[in-house]
Amino acid sequence: MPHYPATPPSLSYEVYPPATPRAREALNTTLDALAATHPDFVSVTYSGTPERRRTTLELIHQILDHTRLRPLAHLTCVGESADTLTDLVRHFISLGVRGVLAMRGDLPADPNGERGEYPFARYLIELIRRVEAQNAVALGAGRLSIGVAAYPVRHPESPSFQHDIEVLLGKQRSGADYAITQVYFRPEEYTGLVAAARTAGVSIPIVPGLLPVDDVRRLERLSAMTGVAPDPLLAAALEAARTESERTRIGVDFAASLARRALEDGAPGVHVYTFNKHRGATELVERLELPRRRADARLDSAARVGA
Ligand SMILES: NC(=O)C1=CN([C@@H]2O[C@H](COP(=O)(O)OP(=O)(O)OC[C@H]3O[C@@H](n4cnc5c(N)ncnc54)[C@H](O)[C@@H]3O)[C@@H](O)[C@H]2O)C=CC1
Ligand SMILES: Nc1nc(=O)c2c([nH]1)NC[C@@H]1CN(c3ccc(C(=O)N[C@@H](CCC(=O)O)C(=O)O)cc3)CN21
Repeated sequence: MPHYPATPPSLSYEVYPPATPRAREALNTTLDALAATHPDFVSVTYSGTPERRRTTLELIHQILDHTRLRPLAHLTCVGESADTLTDLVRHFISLGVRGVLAMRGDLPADPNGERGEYPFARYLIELIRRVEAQNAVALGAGRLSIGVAAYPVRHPESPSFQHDIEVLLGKQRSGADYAITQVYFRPEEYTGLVAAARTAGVSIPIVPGLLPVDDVRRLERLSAMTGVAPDPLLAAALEAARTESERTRIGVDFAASLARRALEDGAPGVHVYTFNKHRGATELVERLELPRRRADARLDSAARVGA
């Protein structure tokens, strides 16, 4: 038996659709730099407004047509009809997308805004599995993998951390394959989430979502959006830093320490929130010295066959 290396920890990045032509140019450079680290996939965020949806689809097209990266499509159900969601999943399948991150999505700012037919992510997962079953032949070379969100810090709308765990278990029962965590700033929050989830019967992998943040304003905006309070020492260090490279180093140091602790505690890999900037993300990955990626293994064996 030849020796095959074990699967290394997963590595993935998150990008969002660029809002301007200039941002689109910059994102090309970012995607090249991310591709050089051979991630397993790059996830593309989604929001349901028609304009944002179009830009999400454009970015997925671009990744498929112009890079060797595998895109993972975020999909949110808030404000959407079951028909629209079904069409979108079919469209993803026809494009060759095989990974979906299924979420409810952020509630509309307007409390009277349209909430759609599906109030929780669970129903979206079930819809995706139904569409998948209807397309079994088209998916003959690879089914859909469904990721979901998990919360190391209680979700702002949730009555308790334990309720979040029950919701995660419900997502697993509905067909989720793995979870990616919301941002968090204390290593014990990830470890606590995994421990509580395992006790409750959640067996799917839970990947830590990491943020090499280099901008205190971004940290504050994200905190307002997610309800996760920023780490005060991190915020103060970013505030006091005088140069951009110093800020990058601070963010990378912080995220690397969270990532190392998570990996030591058994995390299956890392997911990096890039905010479309590659420097912090690639420095973080270099720092972690993850074992070599599968794409390298493929190139190596191709070289051997040719030898
Ligand atoms: N990478 C990304 O884009 C990430 C996005 N998010 C965002 O997180 C937000 C929530 O999405 P999901 O976690 O998918 O939503 P979800 O449907 O799992 O939960 C949303 C809220 O509803 C509650 N809930 C769920 N099921 C319930 C039930 N059966 N009965 C009562 N309450 C229930 C939950 O406790 C939570 O407070 C979205 O805004 C999503 O966009 C979160 C993490 C990462
Ligand atoms: N509640 C919640 N919703 C999310 O969408 C979300 C999370 N949490 N947690 C992790 C990531 C972070 N995400 C984000 C956060 C902010 C933007 C955002 O502000 N985008 C702006 C441009 C940002 C900028 O360039 O400054 C946009 O116009 O899309 C996008 C995705 C997606 N994810």
